[in-house]
Amino acid sequence: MGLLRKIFIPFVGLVLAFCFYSAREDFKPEMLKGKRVIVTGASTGIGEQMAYHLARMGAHVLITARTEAKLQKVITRCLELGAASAQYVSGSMEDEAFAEHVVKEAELLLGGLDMLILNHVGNSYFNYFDGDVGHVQKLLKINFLSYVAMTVSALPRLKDSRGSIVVVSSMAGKVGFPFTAPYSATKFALDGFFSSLRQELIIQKVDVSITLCILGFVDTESAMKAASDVVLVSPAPKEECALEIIKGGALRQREIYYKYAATKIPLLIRDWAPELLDYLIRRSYNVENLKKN
Ligand SMILES: NC(=O)C1=CN([C@@H]2O[C@H](COP(=O)(O)OP(=O)(O)OC[C@H]3O[C@@H](n4cnc5c(N)ncnc54)[C@H](OP(=O)(O)O)[C@@H]3O)[C@@H](O)[C@H]2O)C=CC1
Ligand SMILES: CC(C)CCC[C@@H](C)[C@H]1CC[C@H]2[C@@H]3C(=O)C=C4C[C@@H](O)CC[C@]4(C)[C@H]3CC[C@]12C
Repeated sequence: MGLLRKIFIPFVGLVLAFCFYSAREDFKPEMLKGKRVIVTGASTGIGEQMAYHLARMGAHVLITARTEAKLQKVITRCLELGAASAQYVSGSMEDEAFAEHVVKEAELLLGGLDMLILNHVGNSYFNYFDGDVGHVQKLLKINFLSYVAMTVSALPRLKDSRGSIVVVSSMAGKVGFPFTAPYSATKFALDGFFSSLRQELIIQKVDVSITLCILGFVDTESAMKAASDVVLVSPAPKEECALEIIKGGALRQREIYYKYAATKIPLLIRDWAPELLDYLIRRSYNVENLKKN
């Protein structure tokens, strides 16, 4: 027992720490300088913050969402912050043709593409599943199928540039949380599709990275409005979250977890004691405060 505690456990710790850190290249903001990046859902929230970070790093940013007036404001700010160029395309991702159109615009306006950041999500409700199958279908179109359509259109250009695809997902795409059934379905779908595609790209020796981002609760306006009264977990800052996503993409990481411990530890529990995690999650909700319809 003494030997185990004194030698074996520290040894395993050291080996794990070495494996974890040795493979890591350091992030430098210059990595994004002059890179051509699409950010979807960038009129507000985490997407907006990603556009600002990319602008400060000197990237060419092409942003998209539905609300033109908000996109215009974000573009103005990006140019002030030092973007190499900043442009937008407005439209709804419910329409598959629009998803393809955005990629074509990137080719026309930027002459190619280095990074595709898929971040937008359609509006949903944070409450008991109401049985509306049409809503699930609509959300799958916006949150999942448009991600696939954009990837299909962008892959040839990303192969040219040995570029990256960044898929913004959620803890709700790895674990079942209450009150997010339609949303959660779309995020689980992303994991299945993009994890499978990543394997195929590796087999085919295609040098395009796929980074899946597993986010916990983040303090964007929409998330706070929907869930802050019910979820007894403090939200993380959207600015820092946006930077971690960009770092993960630039370093071509397989997955990123934000915030690290708050997402990684529950996921470790998930595989060994799923009922315990389900219970802990229910305990972190104040159901009394759920909006009554
Ligand atoms: N905030 C959080 O707590 C968490 C967020 N995430 C993930 O992070 C990402 C960003 O979230 P967050 O910043 O909070 O989201 P926001 O609600 O702040 O932003 C969503 C963006 O998507 C756009 N959008 C909405 N509907 C459509 C549509 N039909 N077509 C095209 N664009 C649309 C919105 O603009 P417009 O309305 O103008 O179209 C907006 O720019 C999402 O993928 C989300 O799932 C993951 C875990 C937690
Ligand atoms: C208990 C711990 C294991 C971790 C808790 C983290 C929980 C509370 C986090 C993880 C993922 C988060 C949801 C999310 O991904 C996105 C949205 C969309 C937004 O419009 C409304 C809020 C909502 C539903 C978030 C609500 C809070 C969730 C469930």
